[in-house]
Amino acid sequence: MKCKVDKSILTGVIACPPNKSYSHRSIFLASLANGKSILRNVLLSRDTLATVEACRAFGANIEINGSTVTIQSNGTIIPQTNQIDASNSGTTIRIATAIASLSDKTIILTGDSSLRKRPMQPLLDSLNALGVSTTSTDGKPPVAIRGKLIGGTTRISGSISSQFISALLIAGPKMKDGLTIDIDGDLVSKPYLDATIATMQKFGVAVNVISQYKRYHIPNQEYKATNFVVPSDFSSMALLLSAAVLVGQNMEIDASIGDLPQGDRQILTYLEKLGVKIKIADKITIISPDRLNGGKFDLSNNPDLLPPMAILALKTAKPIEIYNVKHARFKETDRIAILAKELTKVGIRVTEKEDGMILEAPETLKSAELESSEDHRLFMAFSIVGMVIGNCIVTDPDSVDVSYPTFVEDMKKIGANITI
Ligand SMILES: O=C(O)C1=C[C@@H](OP(=O)(O)O)[C@@H](O)[C@H](O)C1
Ligand SMILES: C=C(OP(=O)(O)O)C(=O)O
Repeated sequence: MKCKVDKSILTGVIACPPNKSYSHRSIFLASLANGKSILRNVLLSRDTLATVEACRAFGANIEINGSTVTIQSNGTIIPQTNQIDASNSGTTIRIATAIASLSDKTIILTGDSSLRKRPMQPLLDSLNALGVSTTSTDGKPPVAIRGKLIGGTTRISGSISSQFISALLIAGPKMKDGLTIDIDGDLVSKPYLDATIATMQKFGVAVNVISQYKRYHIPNQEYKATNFVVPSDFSSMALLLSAAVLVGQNMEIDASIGDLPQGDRQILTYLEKLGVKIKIADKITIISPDRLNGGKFDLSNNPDLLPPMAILALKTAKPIEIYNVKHARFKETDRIAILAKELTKVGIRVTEKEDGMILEAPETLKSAELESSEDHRLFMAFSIVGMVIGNCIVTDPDSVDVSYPTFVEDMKKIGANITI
């Protein structure tokens, strides 16, 4: 499927959707707790619904009413099926793989064609070292897991995805002997571990940080059922902020930020460095200069900011250099390669690097067909490019339901010219 995007000016209020990472985490943790948890303002998207189904497969009783999710569980993994389909969601398959290892039944975890290309080997090696038997195709899904994890000490590489470590942390308290995790090398996407630990604390368990981002110990403990409110999502907000910078006119973002850690909150600092003024009051508003400053941006901690940062090159006076984000190549797509190829089509001068890219201001902009390759964040970023240039085609609007199901509808309400 494709859509046509024409020049647009965005005016008025748009609501930022709930956070995807905290939605996943609270659904998993409520399913591991003994009792009834009520989760509010949950993102119900393709990815988080895959987590709901995975948790139902582990035996949790889950009811959805609007954006409220009620979860009743006795905290034990009682597999209802031997196959879990994580759809397009890396977070789901990584965390569900560690949870599946808590049972002594064989469970097969798989996903769609994009997920079947994503790395799992570091997590499988780390589970093997704890006595779990695993099989996979070249270290990628489908993976077959047979536990049962009782704990101990394991090592894991931190250079590909923090989700492997989040998965081990979350399963840790359910292990009879507790778990010690040693992280090898530099950890990517560090703030997501903070998000995992913060959510675990809300569900009543403690993680001993022996050396931050290097060594953790999780004693055997019970998760406690609780009520949890999911905050707004800074990764989605980053796309809205980029849209506001590029095509906004009195555009306002309605968000409930809360105080849980979110690495992608850094978008505020990055925009300020580019010359954008941001006001956070009842709503979030921005004042953008005619041309952005450019600058160098280390996205090691915030790989999901790559698409919204890259499209800001449309309005930059000096180059925008993005580095330290090689792990963006292991997402739903190789986001570095696709952004480089597609943004070149509209006239941006892009130098692709192994760990990022340099984007130089275009002299003239051209309409183009932009292929988002069924990657939700690329679809949203390319639609915003279309709103700047006009007369663009953007492929795969269906992908957007992975993280922001109402994106097209909400953007149209504030002036986006998108025709599906
Ligand atoms: O744990 C999470 O919720 C996520 C961690 C990050 O992945 P990596 O740790 O693989 O970089 C991020 O890109 C992803 O969208 C969500
Ligand atoms: C990479 C992403 O998510 P996941 O790893 O959960 O598929 C994302 O939402 O951009």
